[in-house]
Amino acid sequence: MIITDNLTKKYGAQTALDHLNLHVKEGEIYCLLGANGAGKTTTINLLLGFIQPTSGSAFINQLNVQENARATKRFLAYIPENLMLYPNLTAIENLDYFSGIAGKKLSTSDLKGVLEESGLQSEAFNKRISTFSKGMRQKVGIAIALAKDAKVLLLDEPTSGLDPKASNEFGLLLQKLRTKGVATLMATHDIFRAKEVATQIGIMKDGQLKQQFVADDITLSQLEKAYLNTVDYKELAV
Ligand SMILES: Nc1ncnc2c1ncn2[C@@H]1O[C@H](COP(=O)(O)OP(=O)(O)OP(=O)(O)O)[C@@H](O)[C@H]1O
Repeated sequence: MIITDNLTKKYGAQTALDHLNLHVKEGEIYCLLGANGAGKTTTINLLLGFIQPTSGSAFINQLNVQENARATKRFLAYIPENLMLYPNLTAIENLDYFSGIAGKKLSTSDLKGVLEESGLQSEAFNKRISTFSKGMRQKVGIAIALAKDAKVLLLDEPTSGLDPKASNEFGLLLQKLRTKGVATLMATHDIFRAKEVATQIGIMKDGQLKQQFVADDITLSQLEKAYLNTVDYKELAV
C-alpha cells in the first residue's frame, strides 16, 4: 500500500532523506519516530507528492507518486498537525465538501453516520468548525478518510497538543481504520502513543531509518531507550 524505494531528498548539500525503504501493508500502522529534523515530514511530503524526490521512488497503492500525483491522492487521506477545514462551515458541511471533491457524494444521513463513526458527538454535527477543539477537528479528519474510503492514511504529528483522553480516542480511531484494511504511516514525537497504536515502529535520524521494530516485540521502556540511544540526547546526560 505504502512503499518507498531508496527514497532520497536533498536540499543543496543537505540530505533531508537518505535512501529510505519502507513498506506499510494493508491493516498496518507504521509510526515514524525521530527528533526534529530527522526527515519524518519530508517522507510524508514526498508520499503526498508535495515535493519531488532527488532520487528513489514512492508508491501509493502500487502507483508511483511522482508519475501519478493526482491518481494517488484518490486513495489517501492526510491529517497534519493542524488540519485545514473551513472554519465557517459546520462539521457536516466540511465533510460533504471534502468527500465531494474526493468524488464521493453522500446523503445527509450517511454523512451523519460517518461523523458518528469518527466519534464526534451528534450535538457538534451542525456546529461551525471555528468552535471545535483540536481533538474534534481531528475526528472530522478521520470522518473525511472514512467517507473517502481511503486506503492509505498519512499523519504528521496528529496527536501533538491533544489531551490524553483525546489522544487515546484518536488512537482507537486509528485501530478502527486498521481493521478496515487501511495502511497508516504516522510521524510522531509521541513514543507512548506510537507504542499503543503501531504495528511497526521506525526510528529516524539525519534522514536515515536507523532502527525498526515490530511493536509487539518491544516494551515501552525498551522503545524509549532505543529512541534515546538513536537520537543521542546529550542534554539528558547533564
Ligand atoms: N524546504 C526545505 N529547504 C531546506 N531544507 C529543508 C527543507 N525542508 C526540510 N529541510 C531540512 O530537511 C531536514 C528534515 O526535515 P523534516 O521537516 O523532514 O524533519 P522532521 O523529522 O519532520 O522534523 P520535525 O519533528 O521538527 O517536524 C531538516 O534538516 C530540515 O531543516
